[in-house]
Amino acid sequence: MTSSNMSATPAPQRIVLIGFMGAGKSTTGRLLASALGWRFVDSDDLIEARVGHTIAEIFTTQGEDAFRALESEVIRQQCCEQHLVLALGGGAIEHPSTREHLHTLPDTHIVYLEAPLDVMVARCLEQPGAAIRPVLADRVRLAHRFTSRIPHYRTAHLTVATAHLTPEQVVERILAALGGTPFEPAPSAAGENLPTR
Ligand SMILES: Nc1ncnc2c1ncn2[C@@H]1O[C@H](COP(=O)(O)OP(=O)(O)O)[C@@H](O)[C@H]1O
Ligand SMILES: O=C(O)C1=C[C@@H](OP(=O)(O)O)[C@@H](O)[C@H](O)C1
Ligand SMILES: [Mg+2]
Repeated sequence: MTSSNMSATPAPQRIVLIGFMGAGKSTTGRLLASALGWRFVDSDDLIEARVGHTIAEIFTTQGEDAFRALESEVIRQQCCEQHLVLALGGGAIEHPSTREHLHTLPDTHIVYLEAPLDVMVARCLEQPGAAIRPVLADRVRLAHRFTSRIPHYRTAHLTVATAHLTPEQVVERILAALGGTPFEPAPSAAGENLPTR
C-alpha cells in the first residue's frame, strides 16, 4: 500500500527517506537518486566520515545522546542541497530539532518506508555487517523504540509499505506517487552512490 499526503510539495527539490532500521532507506535511496539523476547521501555515512569512526564505535565511546546530537547537526547542514535524496538513520526523527528542521524545509518531500518489525529485523540480520547497528543489538528495547517512533514516521508526506516489494518496486512507487519523474536532473550525479549499510 502507498498512502500520500502530497499537497505541500508538488515539485520537490529533495526527498528524505525515513523509517526504522531495515526499511530500506539506504538501499532504496541510492536507487531512487540514480533514477532521478540526483545526488544520494546517507546521514550515517556523513557522520562516520566526519568523526572517523563507525556508528557502533560512536555509540560505544560517546553514547547515544552524543550520536543523536551529531546526527541532528549533520542533517541540518546537509539537507539544504537541491536535487538530493537523503536517507536518514532510523532514529534521526527522535531528535526534536531534526523533526522541526525537516518539516520546515521548503521543497522537501519526506517518504516513510514502512514494514513490520520482524521483516525489518530479518533483513538486517541477513545483511553482511549487521552488527554495525548498535540499536539492533539491543533487542530488549527494540520493540519499544519501534512503536515510539511510529507517530513521527507517520508525519511523512508519503508512506510506502515495503514488505512485499523489492527496492526497485519501492522506487517505482515513490516515482509514481510523485507523478512519474517530474524533476530536473542534477547537472552531474553519476558514480557517487555506493552502498555501505
Ligand atoms: N524492499 C526490500 N526488500 C527486501 N530487502 C530489502 C528491501 N530494502 C532493503 N532490503 C535489504 O535490507 C537490508 C537493510 O537495508 P538498508 O537499505 O540498509 O535499510 P535501512 O537503511 O533502512 O536500515 C539490506 O540487506 C537490503 O538489501
Ligand atoms: O535506528 C537507529 O537508531 C539507528 C539506525 C541506523 O541507521 P539505519 O536505519 O539506516 O539502519 C544508524 O543510524 C544507527 O545504528 C542508529
Ligand atoms: Mg541506512
